[in-house]
Amino acid sequence: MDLKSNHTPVLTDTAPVTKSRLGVHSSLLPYSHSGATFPHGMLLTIPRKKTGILEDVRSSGWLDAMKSSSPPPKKIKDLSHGFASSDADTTVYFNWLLKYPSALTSFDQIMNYAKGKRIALFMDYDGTLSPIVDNPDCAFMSDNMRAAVKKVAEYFPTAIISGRSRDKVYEFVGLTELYYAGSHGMDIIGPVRQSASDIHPNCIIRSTDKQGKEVNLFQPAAEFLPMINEVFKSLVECTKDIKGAKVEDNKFCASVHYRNVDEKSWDLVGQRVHDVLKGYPRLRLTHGRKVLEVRPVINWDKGKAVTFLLESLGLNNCDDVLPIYIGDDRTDEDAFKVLKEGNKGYGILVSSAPKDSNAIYSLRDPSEVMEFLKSLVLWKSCPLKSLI
Ligand SMILES: O=P(O)(O)OC[C@H]1O[C@H](O[C@H]2O[C@H](CO)[C@@H](O)[C@H](O)[C@H]2O)[C@H](O)[C@@H](O)[C@@H]1O
Repeated sequence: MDLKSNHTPVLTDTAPVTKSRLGVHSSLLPYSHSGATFPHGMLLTIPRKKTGILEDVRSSGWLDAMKSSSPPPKKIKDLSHGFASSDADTTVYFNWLLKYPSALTSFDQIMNYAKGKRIALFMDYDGTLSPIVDNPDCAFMSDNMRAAVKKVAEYFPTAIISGRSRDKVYEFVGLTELYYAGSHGMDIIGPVRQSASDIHPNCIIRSTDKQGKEVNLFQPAAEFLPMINEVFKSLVECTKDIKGAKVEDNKFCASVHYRNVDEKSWDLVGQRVHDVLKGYPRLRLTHGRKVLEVRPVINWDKGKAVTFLLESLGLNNCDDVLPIYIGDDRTDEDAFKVLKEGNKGYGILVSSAPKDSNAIYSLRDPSEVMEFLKSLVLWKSCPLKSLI
């Protein structure tokens, strides 16, 4: 990892999402793309959108990227209740489901592949375990969701990998049964394992968690902390006159929210953030859902965090392990990609709007995520089912 050189603020543009899913081991792919049938003539084309994670926000397209970063949720009618063929959005959504089948309707298929394997579960927080809300400080998880996550963590090694600071996401979730990675994977508390320390000798320190248990603390961007703190203050200062703008301290990232800013002022938000970043060539900018995220230029992302956690859990490169990653955000694409490219496991995209993804399956919203978690528990806790 090269922390010394003077990179430009935006590193690379990741390759666009692979056109086909032929790279995935056929046994990992859904047998059929959907159990549903569609009336003749309903196959519409979904416009391909670039889902590069590290988009070049210096280009003239950054305002467009800000605008498209979180389309308003669409109300999709449920198949079981029928849907009107004139409803173009619904039609496009169901066509999209052919490519990214629902993890609920494909549950038996997924479990068929999971037979004899140990599932490891990774989840994003915002938009996956809690619904997207206007105020980031109020993205609370429901008690039912908390119970479902707690239960699933009793049966499977489970981790949350969030863009939030690790402390903040722990505050929201409040469960000690899980592993937590904050700052898009740049701040991980994982189990103690020598091999992880051997691979990343300079980034791991032995520590104790809130329960006094010995853990490995992995912070590959530790040396950026003073710089990020400085930038955080500048961002707060330079956006304070923009009504609705909010800067969130995510420890190794600073996030500038514009969800509550009048759309006419979005370019102003973008401009101010870019101006600050000009002085920091070792920081870069990425887009989230109505949020601009400033982070260190290091070769680390949620995909690498998944690999790190699998390694720490002694589950990496094991044929009998099936990692499942559930997430809704662009940053989750890195994790989907790692699972897909290594034929390792399944990415499940949480989205009610069609979009291109490296995930294999989809779920519509956090309530479907909860249903999926409950199904996992039922599958595991029902011995008869596990024997089949
Ligand atoms: O990786 P995640 O756990 O999904 O975190 C990504 C960002 O999520 C939060 O922002 C998003 O959710 C907010 C609450 O629903 C919403 O108000 C905001 O518009 C979304 O962008 C969080 O506040 C960010 O710091 C995270 O980076």
